[in-house]
Amino acid sequence: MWRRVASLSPMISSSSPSRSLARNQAAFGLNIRESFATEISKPEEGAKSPFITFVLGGPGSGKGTQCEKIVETFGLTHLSAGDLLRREIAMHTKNGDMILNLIKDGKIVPSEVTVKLLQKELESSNSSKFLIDGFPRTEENRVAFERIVGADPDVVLFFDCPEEEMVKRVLNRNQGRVDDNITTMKKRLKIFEALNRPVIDYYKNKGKLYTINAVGTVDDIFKQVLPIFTPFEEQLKQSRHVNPKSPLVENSS
Ligand SMILES: Nc1ncnc2c1ncn2[C@@H]1O[C@H](COP(=O)(O)OP(=O)(O)O)[C@@H](O)[C@H]1O
Ligand SMILES: O=c1ccn([C@@H]2O[C@H](COP(=O)(O)OP(=O)(O)O)[C@@H](O)[C@H]2O)c(=O)[nH]1
Ligand SMILES: [Mg+2]
Repeated sequence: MWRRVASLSPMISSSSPSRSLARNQAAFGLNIRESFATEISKPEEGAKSPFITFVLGGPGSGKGTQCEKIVETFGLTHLSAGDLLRREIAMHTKNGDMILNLIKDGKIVPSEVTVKLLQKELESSNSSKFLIDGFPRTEENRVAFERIVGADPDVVLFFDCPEEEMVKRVLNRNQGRVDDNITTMKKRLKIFEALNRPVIDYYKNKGKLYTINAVGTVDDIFKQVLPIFTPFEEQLKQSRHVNPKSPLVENSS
């Protein structure tokens, strides 16, 4: 289980960059353990940094659809930020009504709410490789994740799709979503351009962005996704939760 052990230590709860690094190291069982040995519970033997992929793209660009294929092939654990938020609505949690109103209006839920939901999933999962779908949606989201979770993505996928195509797909999605209507969709596209583009640019500048042409059949698009994970083959193989059908699993014969 990957856990942010540093959350147990009040001494390293500040958000300053050096402490954030300390927290990050602690989360992955690195050398900070020695200095704070009394505050931090012993991390699991061999705890390592999780492999994180952020999946970006406008509404209807095919993020969720491609995530399903990535999960099937590489066994990553899929965390859809939108699904986690919709679960809050369905469960009538204290933030449920607020989230519903924001989603209906195509707006972005406060970072703290989304990041905490993601953090809970990451910390309680037995997996060590994750696909975080539809997040971060804003620079503020990105910074909050770094600060609260203390981890960086290894890969950032961007499904690049023309607006016309996204509108067509969303209006045909047929999943009964409150935001799949033309009025909300227009707002979402504006918000995507204004707030998500800077995140895409940030990862482009960091050399972590992989842009995929999201027009074509689902399989054609996935053909572009496959080779992106090849350089990470070793890391992905080592995970305990690789799908047995994955081409990355070593043949035991
Ligand atoms: N390559 C594609 N061509 C046509 N329709 C697609 C394609 N990929 C996904 N879809 C459909 O478009 C809609 C939006 O896809 P989805 O994966 O939910 O996108 P996102 O998660 O980015 O909003 C869904 O109804 C899905 O079945
Ligand atoms: O990190 C996130 C992810 C989603 N949302 C909200 O949830 C909606 C639906 O997101 P989802 O990723 O499910 O939509 P998709 O892009 O897949 O259509 C968004 O428009 C936002 O209102 C959000 O506020 N923060
Ligand atoms: Mg989606």
